[in-house]
Amino acid sequence: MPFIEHISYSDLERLALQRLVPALLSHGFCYVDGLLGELAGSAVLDQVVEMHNSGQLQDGRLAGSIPGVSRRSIRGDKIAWVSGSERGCEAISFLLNLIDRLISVCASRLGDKAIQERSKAMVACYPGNGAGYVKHVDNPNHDGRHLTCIYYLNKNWNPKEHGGVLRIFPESKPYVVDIKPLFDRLLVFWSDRRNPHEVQPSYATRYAITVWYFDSEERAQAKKRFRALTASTEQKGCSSS
Ligand SMILES: O=C(O)CCC(=O)Nc1cc2ccccc2cn1
Ligand SMILES: [Mn+2]
Repeated sequence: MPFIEHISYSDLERLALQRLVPALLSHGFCYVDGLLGELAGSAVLDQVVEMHNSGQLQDGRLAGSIPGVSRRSIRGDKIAWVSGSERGCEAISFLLNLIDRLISVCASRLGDKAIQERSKAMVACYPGNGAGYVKHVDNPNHDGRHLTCIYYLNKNWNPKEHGGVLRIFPESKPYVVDIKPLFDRLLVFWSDRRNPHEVQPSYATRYAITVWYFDSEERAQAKKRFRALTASTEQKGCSSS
């Protein structure tokens, strides 16, 4: 499916350098509207809706279960992890390629962190039953995630009626930031404790695609800690059995 190359490289570079980098360095977050344009944006939306309708989205998992507290009361999203190479994900792959190019232009200007890799894309749907996502930090303990990029897909979204606002509580700032999950909007923010955030209860189906870009050094350290942790628990397991 040939897409119109909605945004040229120079547009992308300008967007990164004149909008994203200054905003991230001064406020810690930035959103951009009209990233793909109506045609390509709608192609991404159609593919996400198809994933939802064909039952590919499953309940989002929690790190640990809390007795007596339902998972849904903490995070009510249904998710699927995609690399973009799956059949029916061509438009999603186009989006991910564009975000990759955008972030790679920013990367060298965002301070000393080397950003070379990212997570798979998390396709998420809040089904509109009042579920949301309680206030949290994406990366509270140095797991390597450096930048959170969320692409929203919701046409005619009216927060007064539909809720579903992403509220960011920028650390040590006296204000909060309310972001509407509007169609063809890309939001980028630091994944660490600078940006606690919540998804307020959603009363209409709310789609988004998230990717996390890793700080290579922090990611390598986190993997090393994880390997050491699993090795030690295996040893304990053997000794206690
Ligand atoms: O949809 C939005 O506006 C943001 C939702 C959101 O914060 N999702 C989310 C989803 C996560 C999934 C796994 C691990 C950490 C996670 C952190 N945040
Ligand atoms: Mn989050």
